[in-house]
Amino acid sequence: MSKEKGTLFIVSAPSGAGKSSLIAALMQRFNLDDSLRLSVSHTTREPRPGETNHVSYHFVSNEEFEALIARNAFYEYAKVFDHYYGTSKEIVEEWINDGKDVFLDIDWQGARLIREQSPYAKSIFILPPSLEELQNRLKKRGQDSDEVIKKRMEKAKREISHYNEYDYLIVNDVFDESVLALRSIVLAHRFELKRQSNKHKQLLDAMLEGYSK
Ligand SMILES: Nc1nc2c(ncn2[C@@H]2O[C@H](COP(=O)(O)OP(=O)(O)O)[C@@H](O)[C@H]2O)c(=O)[nH]1
Ligand SMILES: Nc1ncnc2c1ncn2[C@@H]1O[C@H](COP(=O)(O)OP(=O)(O)O)[C@@H](O)[C@H]1O
Repeated sequence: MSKEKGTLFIVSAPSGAGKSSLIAALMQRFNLDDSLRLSVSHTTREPRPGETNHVSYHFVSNEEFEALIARNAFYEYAKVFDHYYGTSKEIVEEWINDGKDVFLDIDWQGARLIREQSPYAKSIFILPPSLEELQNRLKKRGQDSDEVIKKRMEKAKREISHYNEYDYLIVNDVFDESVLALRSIVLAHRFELKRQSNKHKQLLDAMLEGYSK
């Protein structure tokens, strides 16, 4: 029997809403069975203090990124904040075929492209409780200059305007509650897949037959 494929979970949010922290917490707290993976994107933006190459992102030059585009290496790519960002095709496909659930931390443009190519992907939008709180979080993160924060706040409204293209919405107010909400979405989707699978159906049919006797 062929292995059941994993699911692609797209997570988008305005910068600073908390998507990286939420996905990281999900991985730390709920990946005991090694069933979750986070795709590491390529980007042409500069690393922030504390970011490690090949862990946070694969940091590459414009020329390298364009060579990867030419080689058709990306599942999707987009320009965000004047830099290229892209999802590597090979590794994501390998994980999905291996039955892993794969998280993509990508913007609304990438989400649209993935939905077109993978109709079974599930998409989740993370909202901050308010724009004021979003700005506070960007400031508290302490990794961007005032000018960059201003730019990110301007872009936030545009990103938020796409929230209704997503399957699920999480307002990231209390952090631990949001991690559990993310976890519930993964579990609910796994259950749905199992329910649809033939093996599960046979089990349920057998049980119901027992009841009717
Ligand atoms: N389309 C696309 N967007 C990406 C990719 N990787 C990251 N992004 C998005 O690019 C935006 C900027 O990311 P980043 O510079 O890390 O800033 P942060 O969101 O403040 O952490 C975010 O909306 C990310 O979700 C990718 O591979 N493809
Ligand atoms: N629910 C929350 N309450 C308070 N601070 C949060 C919450 N979620 C995330 N943060 C903080 O907000 C900042 C931005 O989070 P981050 O995960 O980097 O956002 P994103 O990946 O969406 O840009 C970080 O300093 C993070 O610790």
